[in-house]
Amino acid sequence: MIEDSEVLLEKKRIVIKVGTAVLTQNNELALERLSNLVDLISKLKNEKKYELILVSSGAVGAGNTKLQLDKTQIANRQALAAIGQPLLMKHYKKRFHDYDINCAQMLLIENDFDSRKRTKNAQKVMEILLSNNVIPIINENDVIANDELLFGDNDQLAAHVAYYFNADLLVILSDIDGYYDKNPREYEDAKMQKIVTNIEESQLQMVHTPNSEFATGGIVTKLKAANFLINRNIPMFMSSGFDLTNAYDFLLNDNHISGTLFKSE
Ligand SMILES: Nc1ncnc2c1ncn2[C@@H]1O[C@H](COP(=O)(O)OP(=O)(O)O)[C@@H](O)[C@H]1O
Ligand SMILES: N[C@@H](CCC(=O)OP(=O)(O)O)C(=O)O
Repeated sequence: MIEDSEVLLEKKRIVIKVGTAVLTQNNELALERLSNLVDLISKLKNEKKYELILVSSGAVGAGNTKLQLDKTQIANRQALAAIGQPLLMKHYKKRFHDYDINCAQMLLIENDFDSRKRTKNAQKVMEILLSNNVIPIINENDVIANDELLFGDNDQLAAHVAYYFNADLLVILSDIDGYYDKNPREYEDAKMQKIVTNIEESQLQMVHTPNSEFATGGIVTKLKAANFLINRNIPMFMSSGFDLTNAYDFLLNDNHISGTLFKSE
């Protein structure tokens, strides 16, 4: 418990990542969930004075609500992302406007962080946005990120974002309320792991098992993200994006009741 609160006290700049399954439902955007997420971010900003960066998936899923294309073709998925991304932004803008908060779009790919120059450019922009109370909303630049759409994912992008933009914490809001010792959808006796300090190499090699049609990640990409951050001494908290109670407890009330905290020993 003491160790947890040390992490909680340190957090100042927080990256929140939300997955496709949370933002879509029955081929519609899940606008109530998107609204609840904006409420959480705005409260953290206004009440805790934290700096918030949102990494939002959901572009392909949002595009699919407008146009039916063969999704086995990568280019079609990219086209759906191009349709869906501005739709997502429209709703974020509208909801943040209710709090008098501006938001901004940043489309990045993991490779951008391989170039010092690109990273520096993005860092400069990030600092300007945050110091002007803007919420940056990041997604993969899907139309050019061919590999990313196939093999990559926003969990690892979010981990890179947390590291390169000097965040104190990454929060992953998922379709599951934490990390279990085995897949809870297959095993009834799966147990939630409240604190994880070490990830085995074999866990990083498991097959991807996303739980929704448009998601690319699954638990493995979350473990990879956590592993990347543990090695860089940045904690990662994972909890439900459907029910934000545990995220509120952890982030707003500094109380780790449930959800998984990945951190260095
Ligand atoms: N050990 C595990 N703990 C939690 N979830 C697991 C585990 N193993 C497999 N999963 C699966 O991973 C899913 C989360 O990944 P994903 O569907 O990609 O989420 P998101 O859309 O939030 O990124 C869970 O819903 C579950 O089906
Ligand atoms: N850039 C894609 C990301 C898809 C994705 O990674 O989804 P998820 O595994 O739910 O985070 C999109 O916005 O649809």
